[in-house]
Amino acid sequence: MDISCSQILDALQAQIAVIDANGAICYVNQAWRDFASSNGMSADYEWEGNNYLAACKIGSTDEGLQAANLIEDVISGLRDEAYLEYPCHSPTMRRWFMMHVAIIPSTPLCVISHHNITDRKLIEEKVEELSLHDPLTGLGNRRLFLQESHRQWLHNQRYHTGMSVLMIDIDHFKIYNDYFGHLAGDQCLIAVADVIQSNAHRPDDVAIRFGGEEFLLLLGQTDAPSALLVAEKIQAGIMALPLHTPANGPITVSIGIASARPSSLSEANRLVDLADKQLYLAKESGRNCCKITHPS
Ligand SMILES: Nc1nc2c(ncn2[C@@H]2O[C@H](COP(=O)(O)OP(=O)(O)OP(=O)(O)O)[C@@H](O)[C@H]2O)c(=O)[nH]1
Repeated sequence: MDISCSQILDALQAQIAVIDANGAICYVNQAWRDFASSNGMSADYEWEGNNYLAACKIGSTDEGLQAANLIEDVISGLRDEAYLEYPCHSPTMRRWFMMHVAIIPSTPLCVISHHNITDRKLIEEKVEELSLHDPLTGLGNRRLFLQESHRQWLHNQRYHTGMSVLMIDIDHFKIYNDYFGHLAGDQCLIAVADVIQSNAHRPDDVAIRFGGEEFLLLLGQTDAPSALLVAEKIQAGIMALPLHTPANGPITVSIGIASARPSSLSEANRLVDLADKQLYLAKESGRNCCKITHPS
């Protein structure tokens, strides 16, 4: 069979370039040319002779500098090969690539290939999204709460600001569920979750389904009076839902609120314990009310 190496390389999907020990391009395959022309380069652009290392360093982006460092490591023999995953979004499309760098044995040349890994990245994003959210209501789940509360706790420690947690529980939900059935119960949970979510306006506000008919609202950089205002709006919003209890009254919630600065508590989870205690007091006081604590 009489086929050349470049015929084989031109048949591959990966964009491939061969560079010399100084980073100068000696060869690019057809996929490389096609990708470049789909990004606005002329189809007959002369790639050979251009310095790829210098191109990576232009603009001093993190990915560009990382790529240049890895290529230099392979050229100098510090590594046998190197991989780098990096985003390369166009104005119309999100996409990611993986760069692979290796020395061509018995030569001073290095082969660089770029593989499109967008499908895998999108699936990873989806899996991450599913693992952090409640499938019924779409709110965040406990895992997201742990992640976010920890992140915000560190932020508040750094900037000496406070944060609040609202623990929200539907009153007599068991009676509702038993009377109207589980499916209607699910619709009620979705409607309540929507009200809570619609009151989470700021970037640091995170609405969570904590379990069953219990919800958490994490309010970053929010003091006790502001948290109480949000809680009252949620109560009013839920009472205004076009749903009613078996006794023909509005759906109500009890809310426990805890508000603190990280300097006064050891960890974010303590805020949840405190909100839980306030929720218990709200239930004890006859339900459909808020109780608040803000240790100094
Ligand atoms: N439909 C539905 N019901 C749920 C879900 N998760 C938990 N529940 C129900 O929520 C009810 C919670 O009951 P309880 O813990 O006794 O609370 P409650 O009846 O609201 O009473 P108080 O909180 O004291 O006002 C139980 O009947 C659970 O079966 C769910 O995903 N869907």
